[in-house]
Amino acid sequence: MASSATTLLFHHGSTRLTARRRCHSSLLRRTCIPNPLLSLRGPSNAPPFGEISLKAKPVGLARAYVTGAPPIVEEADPKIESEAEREESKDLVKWGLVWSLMSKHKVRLVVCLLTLVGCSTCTLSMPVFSGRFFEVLIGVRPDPLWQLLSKIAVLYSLEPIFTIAFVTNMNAIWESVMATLRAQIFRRVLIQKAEFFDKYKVGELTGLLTSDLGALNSIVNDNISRDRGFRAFSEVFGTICILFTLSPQLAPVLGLLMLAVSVLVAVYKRSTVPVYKAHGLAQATMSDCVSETFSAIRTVRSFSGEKRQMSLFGSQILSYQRSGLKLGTFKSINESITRVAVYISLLALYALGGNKVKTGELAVGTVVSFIGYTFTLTFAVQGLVNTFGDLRGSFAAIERINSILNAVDIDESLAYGLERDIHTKKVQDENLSLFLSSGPDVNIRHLDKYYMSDLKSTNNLRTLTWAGDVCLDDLHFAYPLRPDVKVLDGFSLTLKAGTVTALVGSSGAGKSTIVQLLARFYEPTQGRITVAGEDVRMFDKSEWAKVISIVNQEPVLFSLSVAENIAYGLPNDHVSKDDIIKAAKASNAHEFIVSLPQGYDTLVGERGGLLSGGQRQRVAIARALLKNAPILILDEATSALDAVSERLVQSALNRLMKDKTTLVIAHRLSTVQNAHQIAVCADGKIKELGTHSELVAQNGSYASLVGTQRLAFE
Ligand SMILES: Nc1ncnc2c1ncn2[C@@H]1O[C@H](COP(=O)(O)OP(=O)(O)OP(=O)(O)O)[C@@H](O)[C@H]1O
Repeated sequence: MASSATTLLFHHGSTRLTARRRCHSSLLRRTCIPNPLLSLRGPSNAPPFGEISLKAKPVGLARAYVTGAPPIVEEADPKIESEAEREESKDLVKWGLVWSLMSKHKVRLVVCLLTLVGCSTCTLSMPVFSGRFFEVLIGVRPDPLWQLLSKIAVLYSLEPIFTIAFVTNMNAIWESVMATLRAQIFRRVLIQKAEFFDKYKVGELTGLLTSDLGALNSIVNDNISRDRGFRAFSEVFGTICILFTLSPQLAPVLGLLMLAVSVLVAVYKRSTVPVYKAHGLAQATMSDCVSETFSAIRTVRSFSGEKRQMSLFGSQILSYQRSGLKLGTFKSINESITRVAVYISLLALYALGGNKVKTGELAVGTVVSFIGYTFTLTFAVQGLVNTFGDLRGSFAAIERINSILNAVDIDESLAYGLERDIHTKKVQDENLSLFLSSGPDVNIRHLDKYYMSDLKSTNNLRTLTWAGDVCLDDLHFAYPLRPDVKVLDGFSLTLKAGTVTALVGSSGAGKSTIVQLLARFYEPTQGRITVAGEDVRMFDKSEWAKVISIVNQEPVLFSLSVAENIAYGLPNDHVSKDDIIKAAKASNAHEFIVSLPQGYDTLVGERGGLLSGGQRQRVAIARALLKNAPILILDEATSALDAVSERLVQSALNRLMKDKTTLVIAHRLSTVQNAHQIAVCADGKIKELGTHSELVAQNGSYASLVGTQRLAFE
């Protein structure tokens, strides 16, 4: 087997991956096509940091770079990394990563450290000066009062300055870390395989980026204030040291007592967190009920459901009230319990310290200082306990983020195309820099460089798809979440270039599944899809997406203007207003668009809800026209429309279909009679194939379907 090997060094951000690119004649079935992706190579003498070693397995078949079909390549499988390495690198959010992102701000970190020491020193010195102040007042200390007061004034001025510098810098570091994490999590979700989105609800995924990341965000934001986090820690540590320096006899007894009381109080306060949470939950339940009621107000009205909704909301108000009352009790106990801690400590101090002052073992100033430290220690210990609680919450949030993102593998083919796109786009789009400025661990887990480097040149993909037939070759498929239900079982069909193929069949026969496979949202478990004889898996997914357009029954528009929705047909290009209008005219949408209040700048609302079904469909067709993809899929595109809208949409579709390789899925057989070929799908395979008249003449299931629909119509 003829093979050539080159070493591919792929370097972006701080990740450098090395992969060996081989070009096998058996793989490409022709001379090796120079891969434009190789232009991403770094210098060949780059140091080996971060290299992924490739070990060729002695025997076995190569995996395709996507899961699914039997290997299309009969060659040794080069192993990119061991299973242990794979497992090890699965988590997206790791403390090592957080630290590596933080360490990018070295100067700020040093400033934070110095200012933390500065403000803690000021705070901890205050009680000492209070002690001296009293000693000056009672004449034990000979220093002039003004001298002492000016020292205290300096201390009082420095503390807030240090605090501002500490909080500002810490905040800047953390916000930058959070921005990168947010961007990386968003990207990681975006490149998951389709089954990931089958598995998780949108709410859960939104929660990752809002509440879970919020918990991580608050660990620093809520803990940089006085009495929390690092400051609390340094104050506890510093106070204990000072107490021992001031009075080695008094410090162990008092220090231990204060610590014990403060910890107990803090732990008690922490134990009331569930009550606060329950109250928050009751509030969330109420707001869910409100939003559901008002968003479904027409359904509520049509069923006279107002009384039921009122009763439901009433029960929620009452439970919110109950939890509010409980919370009030706990709040009042919480308020006074800290004072109890301080009072117990003070009493102990007065008793022990007072005795020692009387016997002359201790100076009055020292006891006064001790009083100040009693407050400092009590609040600092409680702050520390709260910080530990926040840390626990953050650990749980990180675990949730990682467990969701690790549940399904990323779609490597998609990830690769996106990664390449981000790198080529970075010069133009500053917003993408967030997705680049990742630490070594943030980057996509495993871009399978070996397989990816064998992806075909995408330059000829458009040419191939304009001219070549699309073949669905012996496809077998079960949805990943229902592996036991075989949806396709040896499905074979050829979509001839530039012609229209209609796919009909009973509900649940697998027609939309074919669309999903053609769009490469899922990969067949067996069999392959080819275009002009080339397996589509030889092209990366983002390029494939550019050659295929789907118009379905419920087109989804973004909550942007009409013009922006049409321009989404070419999301990465600058689209001129003229091109948008041209597409809108060709899709019979121009007239209704100009009659809208702001014409092309009118916002279409959430999911296009401010437009009618037929208008939405025509905007979607304009979007597809602009995209001008050679392969077109119409999945029940006109089935939800009335006769007038259907006529308008159909004539727009006829323009869109011109010269395209089109697959039409329709229940209404009248809409597919003129197709070049009609395929009848049943039990996961094609049962009949031919033109309308041929199939009617066959008198098989198509003919009976036609008969049934005619009867229903009559
Ligand atoms: N994401 C999914 N996960 C699991 N099973 C699915 C999924 N989508 C569809 N199915 C199942 O796959 C089978 C085929 O569904 P498909 O949507 O392809 O049928 P269809 O022929 O397009 O039906 P219809 O004409 O009613 O739209 C059905 O049994 C359906 O329940």
